[in-house]
Amino acid sequence: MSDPDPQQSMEALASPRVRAQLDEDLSPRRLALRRIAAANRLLIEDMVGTQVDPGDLDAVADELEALGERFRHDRPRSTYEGMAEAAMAGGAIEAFFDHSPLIGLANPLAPPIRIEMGEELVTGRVTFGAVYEGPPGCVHGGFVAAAFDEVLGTAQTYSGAPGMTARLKVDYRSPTPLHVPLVIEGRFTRREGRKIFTEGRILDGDTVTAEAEGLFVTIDPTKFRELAEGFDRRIAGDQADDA
Ligand SMILES: CCCCC/C=C\C/C=C\C/C=C\C/C=C\CCCC(=O)SCCNC(=O)CCNC(=O)[C@H](O)C(C)(C)COP(=O)(O)OP(=O)(O)OC[C@H]1O[C@@H](n2cnc3c(N)ncnc32)[C@H](O)[C@@H]1OP(=O)(O)O
Repeated sequence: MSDPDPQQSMEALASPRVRAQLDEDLSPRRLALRRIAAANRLLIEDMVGTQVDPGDLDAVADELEALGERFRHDRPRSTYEGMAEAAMAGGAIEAFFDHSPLIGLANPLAPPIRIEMGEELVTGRVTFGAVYEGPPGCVHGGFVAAAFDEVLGTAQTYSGAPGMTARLKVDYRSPTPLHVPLVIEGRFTRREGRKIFTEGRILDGDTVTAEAEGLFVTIDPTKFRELAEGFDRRIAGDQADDA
């Protein structure tokens, strides 16, 4: 199978249309992966601060270890694997978003943030649970920054030439609460050559809990492929070392 056009892959990643199709025509495999992730996410959330008797915890660990065996693979993997083939097979690149650590419905680590792309404004909606706790009852600052990276990363696609995060500045204005629906706004503000400027804020009702400015730098679409190839080489190297 021939390689996908990197430019096309990049455009698909930045496409509101692709985003809008995220939940349409889900294959049974994607549906099942989302379901597993949802169960897993709930398990992790419920496990934090559990009151289960210590004597029972070992039994739970046994069960989880046995279950884990079913998913074990022989080497580290990248969620981008298979994306090229999917793209060639007719635009199934949407599956890429399912694996995101911030928005991915098939990734139990994702809170997940739900993204809406408006005319000029990107809106992320999220409720962070106990697993994201930093200060008591509040979201860990690193996850606040990660949420901005995702939402501003989406807003930068309005530049028409998206790239990678070069700099992210976060002002933490007031503690960001757990267990509360939050709104994360992101805007593309201007472009200077390859530099793309964005800004955003997190709202708990009317309260701004954090503000951010993100600088993204347009990358040559082939860089995407180079990153994937670099990963493949590292893995191949590790396997040779293990042999
Ligand atoms: C999840 C997808 C990730 C891939 C994204 C790719 C495409 C996006 C497409 C669709 C996106 C859809 C959804 C996205 C959702 C989330 C996005 C998350 C994105 C990330 O989470 S991504 C991970 C963290 N990210 C990195 O891992 C980057 C590591 N880094 C590098 O790979 C290089 O550093 C790079 C490429 C950034 C630049 O390198 P380079 O060699 O191409 O360019 P160069 O250095 O010449 O800079 C050119 C001009 O930017 C100025 N400049 C550069 N850096 C600056 C800084 N820090 N502060 C102030 N100005 C800076 C220079 O001063 C110069 O300015 P001037 O032209 O005025 O002199």
